[in-house]
Amino acid sequence: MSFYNGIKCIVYHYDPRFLVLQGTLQALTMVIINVEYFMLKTILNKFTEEQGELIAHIHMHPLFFETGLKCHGCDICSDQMKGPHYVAYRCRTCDFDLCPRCYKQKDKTSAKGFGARSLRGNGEQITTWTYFRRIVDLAMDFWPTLVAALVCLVIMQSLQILAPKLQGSIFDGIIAYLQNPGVGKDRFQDAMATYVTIMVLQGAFSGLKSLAQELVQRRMACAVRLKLFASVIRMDIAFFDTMHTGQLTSRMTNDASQMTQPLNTLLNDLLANVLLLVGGMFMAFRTSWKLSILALTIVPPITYSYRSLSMPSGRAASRAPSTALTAKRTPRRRMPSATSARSVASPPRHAFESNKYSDSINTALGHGVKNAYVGASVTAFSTYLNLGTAVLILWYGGQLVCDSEGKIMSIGSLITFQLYWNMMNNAFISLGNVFNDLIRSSSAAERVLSLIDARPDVNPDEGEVLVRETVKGHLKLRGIQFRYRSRPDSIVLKGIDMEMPPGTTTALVGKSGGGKSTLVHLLMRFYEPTAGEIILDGKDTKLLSSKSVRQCCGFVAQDTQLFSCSIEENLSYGLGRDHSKEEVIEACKAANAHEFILEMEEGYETRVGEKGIMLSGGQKQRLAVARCFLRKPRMLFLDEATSALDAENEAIVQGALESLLLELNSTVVLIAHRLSTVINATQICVIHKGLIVERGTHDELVAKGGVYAQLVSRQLSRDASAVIGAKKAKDTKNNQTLATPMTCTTVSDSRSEEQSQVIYCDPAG
Ligand SMILES: Nc1ncnc2c1ncn2[C@@H]1O[C@H](COP(=O)(O)OP(=O)(O)OP(=O)(O)O)[C@@H](O)[C@H]1O
Repeated sequence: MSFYNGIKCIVYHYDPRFLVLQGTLQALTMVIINVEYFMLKTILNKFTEEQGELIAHIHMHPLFFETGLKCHGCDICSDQMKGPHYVAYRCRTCDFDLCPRCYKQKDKTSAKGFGARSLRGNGEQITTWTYFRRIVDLAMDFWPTLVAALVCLVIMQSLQILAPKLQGSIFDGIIAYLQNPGVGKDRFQDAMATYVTIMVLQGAFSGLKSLAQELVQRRMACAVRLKLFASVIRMDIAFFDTMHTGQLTSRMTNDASQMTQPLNTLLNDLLANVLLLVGGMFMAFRTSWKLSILALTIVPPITYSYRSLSMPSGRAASRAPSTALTAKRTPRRRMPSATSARSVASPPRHAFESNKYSDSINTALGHGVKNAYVGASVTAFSTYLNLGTAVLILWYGGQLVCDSEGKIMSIGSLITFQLYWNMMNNAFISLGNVFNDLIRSSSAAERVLSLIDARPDVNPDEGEVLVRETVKGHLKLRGIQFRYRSRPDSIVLKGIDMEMPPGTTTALVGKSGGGKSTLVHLLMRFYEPTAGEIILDGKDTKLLSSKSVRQCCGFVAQDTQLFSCSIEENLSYGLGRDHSKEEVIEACKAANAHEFILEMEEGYETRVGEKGIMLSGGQKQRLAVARCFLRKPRMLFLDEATSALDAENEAIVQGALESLLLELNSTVVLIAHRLSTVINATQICVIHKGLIVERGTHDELVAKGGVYAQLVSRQLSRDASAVIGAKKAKDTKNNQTLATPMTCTTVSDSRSEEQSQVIYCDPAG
């Protein structure tokens, strides 16, 4: 049909009286053919395209089951695809993969908390266009610069549209000069002068537009990063359980800059090319309407052939970036850090790690080579198609020039037309990629904006604010149940009831994995209980601001985390008030840390390295205890606080902690496997598989002869001297210690038959 129209355009004898009508009808036929082609193609695509599965809470585009995705990593759990066929669910729009294991979990009731964690947003429905609109909204914050960029763009493109016309005039001037030097010279020089002026202006506006656009993009990226960081920093611990540091870094860096791309695409690709296409077509029709119709009749066949050929290459290319990305990610995962380098070196795994990396690199290279071959074929084909069109235009245009002896069409006009055709052709090809580019960058925007919109389960600023000085620290737990979002199948706490009056010490003991640390995390409000209530001074902690609750707490964890800064900065981190150097020194003396700090060359200014790598485990724990001395908390949680200390230091720090507790009258919850540290506690709770299976004082529990007694006798035989020594210390201290009367009010304990199954609890796990 299209070719027929082209031939008709060439051979039809146009009556000069009805030239406008006949020309318009001819042009209309061409438009209808093009519209018909695109509509038919859209309908066919709609009915024949493969339907993917849309799992909205995981990814915004449909996912397709694909095989052979070697070296691709799951975007939820970050694991690499395994198995003989490397199967995964893949998004064909953007670079997103979902491993079969994560796919299986998609329907769990906890799905909204799945993988990339609930990311509870503001309730707005998330679509590509939502994100696109929000990016435009973001850009509008810098609207004066944006408007300047737009104005420069319009001027720049208008000048570019004028250029072929002037180039044609220059050639016509040269030809006229050859025929009549007097007239031709002026024409040539005028055209030349205008052309040079236009080029100079175009260069200037192009620079201005580029500057304005770059400024908007950089400011946008900064604004996005600031918002992103503010959002991430206030997320709760549950969020970080499932979010990898690599993912967060990638969002802060790559995604944040990539999400500003739609602006680039909008200005440089969409708007710029639409202007060129419309302006070029107008000028081409002005130059020669017949040649324009002829040239446009071959657009549909060219587009169809190009699309059908580039489809397989597009599919192959869509797999390659992920592989390349994996190859980029792999060194990040495999590159040894200060701590992991030791794991790699012992036992020696250098060859294994190198092989893993070379595997990723080779797979990426394989995809790259395949793409290069397919891409080259498509390029060659499209070049031939373009050259064919150019030949047709030159052939028919040349005929017009020769037949009319330059009256219907001059040589300059033919050159002008050829240049307009090239302009339109390039604009048309660029526009074809605009939509894909927008979708691709909107995927990056989706990742970033979903994180910006994310709301923590426990909003630190929500709820009643506690005044530290008025907090007594009376804690009550009622029917506490809990399971981690990242492991929804296993219930960690199955119904815990207990009471911890102010100034008492509650020790949690029991087998490893029983849920002791989890219970402390709930008390610190790192997580919200799945069921039950935590009452602080008669108020449900759900109604209190978690930030203010935490400000009243001191916490010494099993693995002390220090920041890569000086010892003093680490100690005063998050103190929230001014402090003197003397205060810090006093705290360190009390925690038995002062001496080892002074032994270091720079004393309190010593930098401790990433995660405190330059300090021993015991030194880190003493610093953590010193932090508590400095903070003087109302509630103190000690999770194996002295496990990394030797017996001598442990006794000293333990003594220091006791005097601190005496001074502050804080409520203490301590977890310990070494029973010598718990015998002085007001109450001891034995936790097994998420339940309290025994509770009482040391003497009561030993007399009972149950699980705790077994723990003691086992440990006594292993470390008899430590326990006896501590007991003696208790006796000599008389009433000076924190042994307040046993205040444990045994509240109904949701025990199960598991209790009766507890035969032996190994304190060391
Ligand atoms: N962040 C987490 N995400 C998922 N599961 C977790 C997480 N932290 C702990 N668990 C699981 O919860 C259970 C209880 O762990 P918890 O650390 O509370 O035990 P514990 O009694 O303190 O053990 P230990 O004495 O060894 O420290 C374990 O099965 C553990 O695997």
